[in-house]
Amino acid sequence: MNEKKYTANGNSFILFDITDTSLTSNEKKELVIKKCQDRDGALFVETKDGMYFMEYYNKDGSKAPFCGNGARAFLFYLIKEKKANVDKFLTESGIVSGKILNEKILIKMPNPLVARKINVENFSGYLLTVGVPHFVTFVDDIEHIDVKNIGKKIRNKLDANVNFVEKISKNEIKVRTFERGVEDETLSCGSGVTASAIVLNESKVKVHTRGGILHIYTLNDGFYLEGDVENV
Ligand SMILES: N[C@@H](CCC[C@H](N)C(=O)O)C(=O)O
Repeated sequence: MNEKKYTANGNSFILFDITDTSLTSNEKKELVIKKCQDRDGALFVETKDGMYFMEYYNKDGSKAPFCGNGARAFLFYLIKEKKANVDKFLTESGIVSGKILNEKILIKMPNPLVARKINVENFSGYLLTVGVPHFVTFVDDIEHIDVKNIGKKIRNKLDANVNFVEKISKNEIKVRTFERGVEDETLSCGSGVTASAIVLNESKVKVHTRGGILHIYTLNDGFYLEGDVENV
């Protein structure tokens, strides 16, 4: 079983290539809890219906149907390590297409499910799903938000990831995310910054996260997430 460590704009993963073996769900969960203490989650490389299949676990052993930064790391592994000539793979949120362009990894994100406006813990925002559920709320001074404690309260009420967003300009934002299943703030969250850009509703959005800069592009067929991946 090949094991690799990746970070994608600071979102940290261990990848387990189990295409030459098989593990039960419990065995995967135990492996994740044991090996992911200093990571945000784990990516399992499998094959299904003639395609590579990405199964995602958060560090606490909970499964999630999608991970945007993880999907970028997964595609990086397929192309750079497995030397697979692929531009798409399967996830529990459907087929994900993508490519490596100028050392950046670009993927098409799952189509969002309807956003609804809600108020929770005195924060007004939108609840929408981009592979996984996200609450997005705009704030004035993001660096002074108690992401860990307020994020935890909102996460528990909604069973969703929580994104605090500060608008810098028409199409530039800062995002800080409390991630479900990590149960803490992460340096970036791909589906979270995509959900935030969808709420901003601009065609090209530059997103500053603590883990670096990500871009989200809105094209005719959907939303594309672009950023770095490193072998660390
Ligand atoms: N960091 C991921 C999101 C991973 C899943 C999330 N923690 C959940 O359980 O919903 C991303 O980059 O999208």
